[in-house]
Amino acid sequence: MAIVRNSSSALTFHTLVLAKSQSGDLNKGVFVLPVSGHGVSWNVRQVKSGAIRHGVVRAVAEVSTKKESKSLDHLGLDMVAEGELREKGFLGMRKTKLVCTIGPACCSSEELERLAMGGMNVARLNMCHGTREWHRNVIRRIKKLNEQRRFCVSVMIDTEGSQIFVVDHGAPSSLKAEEGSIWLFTAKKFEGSLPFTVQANYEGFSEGIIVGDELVIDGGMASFEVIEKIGHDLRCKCTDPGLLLPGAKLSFWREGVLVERNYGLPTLSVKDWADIEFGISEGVDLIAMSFVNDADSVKHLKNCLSTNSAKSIKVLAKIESLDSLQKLEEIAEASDGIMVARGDLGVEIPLEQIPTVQEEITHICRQLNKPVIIASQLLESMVEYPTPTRAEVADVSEAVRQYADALMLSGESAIGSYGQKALSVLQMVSSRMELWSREENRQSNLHTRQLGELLHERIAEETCNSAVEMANNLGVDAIFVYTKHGEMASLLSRNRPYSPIFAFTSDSATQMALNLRWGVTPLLVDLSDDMEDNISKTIDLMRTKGVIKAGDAVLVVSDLTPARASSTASQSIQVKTVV
Ligand SMILES: Nc1ncnc2c1ncn2[C@@H]1O[C@H](COP(=O)(O)OP(=O)(O)OP(=O)(O)O)[C@@H](O)[C@H]1O
Ligand SMILES: CC(=O)C(=O)O
Ligand SMILES: [K+]
Ligand SMILES: [Mg+2]
Repeated sequence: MAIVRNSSSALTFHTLVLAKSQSGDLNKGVFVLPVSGHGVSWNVRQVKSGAIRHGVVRAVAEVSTKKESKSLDHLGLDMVAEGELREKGFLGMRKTKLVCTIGPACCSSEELERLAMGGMNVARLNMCHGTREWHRNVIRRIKKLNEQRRFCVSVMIDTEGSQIFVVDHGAPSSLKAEEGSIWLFTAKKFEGSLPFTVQANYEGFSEGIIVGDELVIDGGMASFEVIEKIGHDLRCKCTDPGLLLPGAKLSFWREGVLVERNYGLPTLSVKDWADIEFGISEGVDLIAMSFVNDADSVKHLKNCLSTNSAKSIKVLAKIESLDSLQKLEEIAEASDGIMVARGDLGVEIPLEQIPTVQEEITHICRQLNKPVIIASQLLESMVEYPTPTRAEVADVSEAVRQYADALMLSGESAIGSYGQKALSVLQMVSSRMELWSREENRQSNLHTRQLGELLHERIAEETCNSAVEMANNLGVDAIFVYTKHGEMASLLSRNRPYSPIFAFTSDSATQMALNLRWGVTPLLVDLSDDMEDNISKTIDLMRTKGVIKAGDAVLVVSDLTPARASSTASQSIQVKTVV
């Protein structure tokens, strides 16, 4: 019985897989089958029906349901990954993904192309700014570049959300508040600008606030003491001088603790829903949800997306409030990924807590197998200057050392004069830290939490954990995975292997979502039902195109979902050496 069908002429099956530790009750539905081909391969087979006695290996007869595979002549590898691979080799491929916020400084086709060439994996559009027309043009430009220039840049919209900020502070740009100066904070609309008067965007902004509370601007830019409450208005004295910027965020503190208030504002406003509808119609890949406070709002959006046939759009929850921190796990579980939105988070928690909170969120996301983006002020000084500060480089390195999936540029790319340079700094710093982590053997084996509940989920998880351990021990050049929804690819990525992961999928939404996953290069290919055929054809194609060459060792993980209910599900690990 040949479970592993004949190898491609270009390949020999080379090494064996130690089908590891399927211990305890897992054995009940699984057995490990050594199969000889041109070498040895092991298949982990789960038998869906029929009792298998513990420890008894029984052959599974494979009824040939082989369909003619579609032509697999298109490699589906984006030109940036291909260029990087040719230039730097497998181990030189960057693992940490890069997100750029698109704004007026980088929105032309030429500028977007330069960012794509510079390694942008995801373009973020902040719906707080710009018109819908402007966003539409940017999205279409990116999609056109993807199509015509063989880029693979995913599009993410970021909702405005409900937050309290300054609409008018009496100056077109920044304004200094001097110590001891007296200001009126009001929600009343007024024409023009009044001296020492700050207009907030929401009339309930002063609810629950009492005389003596501290009003903090933008997480510490300037501070005031509330000295009088007149109706809904607040008269405040500046206690810590500093700058008031347009759109500055307001927070209130009492005896060093944030005054938490429930304004009753929905996580998604009417405008946000309209923006989401716009995003669906423009075919965006990801939605980042601002000011998420609980898991229910994430579930609600995901439900709405599936009833609007937009199920493939992934929802990322932004952690930028105290509430969201307190409910981190349930929010992460409900969402398809997390953004550590350090800008607004720093308004709600003391700044010195940001580093530990970031590490904690990153750790939890990896435990739960959700991608995590570290955002805001990574290279803030580069909005104005062509070199980063040493402290910024250290901050970026730390996020990479923590194995965050992605790093994000905000103003640096959106409005800065050195956006491309900032992107290249992220690129260089992450490559350097990844190399160091590898050399120092820091690819720490995460003490992984078992996620799957159903047997087939646990098998997938164990297979991926073992596959990465094996890939690292063998020092293979690359890991190939064949995946429909990206689950196997993400489980491999979660283990942060030394070698890059090439994820072959026939689902373009899966490809665009995998763009955010650490170390994964997603490839869009036509896959047939015959997994062995897919494997040999893709490897053959990669070899023909010169992407892999004789002597390269590839660890192949596949997840063969049965076409028929009576068939068997099977995950396999094989190591192939290109000849
Ligand atoms: N589409 C745009 N048009 C004009 N300016 C933009 C645009 N996108 C971003 N900017 C500018 O870049 C700066 C940083 O961008 P970003 O969107 O990251 O802001 P942010 O305040 O960190 O995000 P958020 O509002 O989600 O908290 C903004 O303050 C804004 O001035
Ligand atoms: C990115 C974002 O929303 C923030 O840092 O607040
Ligand atoms: K936003
Ligand atoms: Mg924010």
